[in-house]
Amino acid sequence: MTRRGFDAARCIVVKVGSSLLQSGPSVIDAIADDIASLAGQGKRIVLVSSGAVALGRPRLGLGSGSLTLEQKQAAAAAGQPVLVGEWERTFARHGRATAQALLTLDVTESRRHWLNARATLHTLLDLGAIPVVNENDTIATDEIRYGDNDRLAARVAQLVGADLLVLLSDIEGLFDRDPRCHPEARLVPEVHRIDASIHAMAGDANKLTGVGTGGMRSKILAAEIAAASGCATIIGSGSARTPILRLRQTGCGSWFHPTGSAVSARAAWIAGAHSPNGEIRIDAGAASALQAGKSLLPVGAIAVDGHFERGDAVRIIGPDGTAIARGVSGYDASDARRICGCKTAEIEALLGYRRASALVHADDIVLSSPGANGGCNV
Ligand SMILES: Nc1ncnc2c1ncn2[C@@H]1O[C@H](COP(=O)(O)OP(=O)(O)O)[C@@H](O)[C@H]1O
Ligand SMILES: N[C@@H](CCC(=O)OP(=O)(O)O)C(=O)O
Repeated sequence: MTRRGFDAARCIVVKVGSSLLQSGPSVIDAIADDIASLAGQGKRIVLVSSGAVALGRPRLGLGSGSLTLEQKQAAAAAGQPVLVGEWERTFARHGRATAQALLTLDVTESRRHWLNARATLHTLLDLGAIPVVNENDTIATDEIRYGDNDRLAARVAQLVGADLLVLLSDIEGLFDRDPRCHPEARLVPEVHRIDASIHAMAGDANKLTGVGTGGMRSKILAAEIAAASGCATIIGSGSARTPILRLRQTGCGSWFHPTGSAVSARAAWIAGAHSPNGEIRIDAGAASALQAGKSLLPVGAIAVDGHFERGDAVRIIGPDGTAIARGVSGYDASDARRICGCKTAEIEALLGYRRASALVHADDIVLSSPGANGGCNV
């Protein structure tokens, strides 16, 4: 039997752990073959690849013992070009360009960084490239580190609005107990809700090899983040034949069903923004476009009040003076004022650049009354 959620997924984030990156070219080639095949079917694929520290260690003569944070950062800096080179090499066989994106925790904290990262990744996907994401280990510190790339991958899934997160590891999925200590452990094929009993099954990384960092524990946390955003997660073995495509079959890997919806997670995020610093007043045509789930174009804006940066939350005021929505502005207040009421084609001439046709993108709007995309208290 095949998993419908797999076939229906339009945007997939694939995360590859350090242990796989070290397994040699045939494993990497097999993963790339599957990604190229899915991309060829029109699916949008973002790759989150670990392995910079593991690949950088031997280059700097760092042995297999434990490393200080600074040594890990140095190893990551030395290993990252090798890692990207490996992906570039293997995707070149399919005529696909790769593109490196190094992200940090604040990409999910700062709305401006969030918008920029999302726009870059979507543009790369529109252009047919495979984005290869890793944490920017040089500027990550103990306090702000993700700790592992499983959660980074879940954040990236939220960022790009993925509907499936594939975590490829050195193990076939979640077992009902740590298989290193319990040889009788059984694979858990499906998880509908991640509760305490699921967390209790998961142990740490494989301390024997010392390569992975998060273990099953961080994969469950990642699946939890993804599930709340309406994204399913599958954990499977990256060293199997056709490692990703085989996960369509119900007998393979562990499948975690989504619990929330992408819309409700996004709505909660926008609605939870600090008090909006500004307001955009719009005309009746724009108000009905918003009610229909469309973006706010500059042509429908009548006035812009207050001081806000690109990425800040703004109140959207309808023609009768009441707040009808909250949104994340795609432009700062002064630029928004300059393009207010103008046509999309005029933006570049007015500002000297054109970022997006929308003043506030539909994905970043939450209506005050439940409608096309959920509701919030504006
Ligand atoms: N309940 C469990 N089911 C499966 N694997 C588990 C479990 N508990 C702990 N593990 C360990 O988690 C490891 C995978 O995590 P990790 O080493 O961080 O991999 P990666 O480098 O792929 O992120 C497995 O090799 C296994 O040793
Ligand atoms: N940024 C680090 C990520 C380390 C990490 O999370 O590793 P893993 O547990 O194998 O996914 C690296 O590339 O080495």
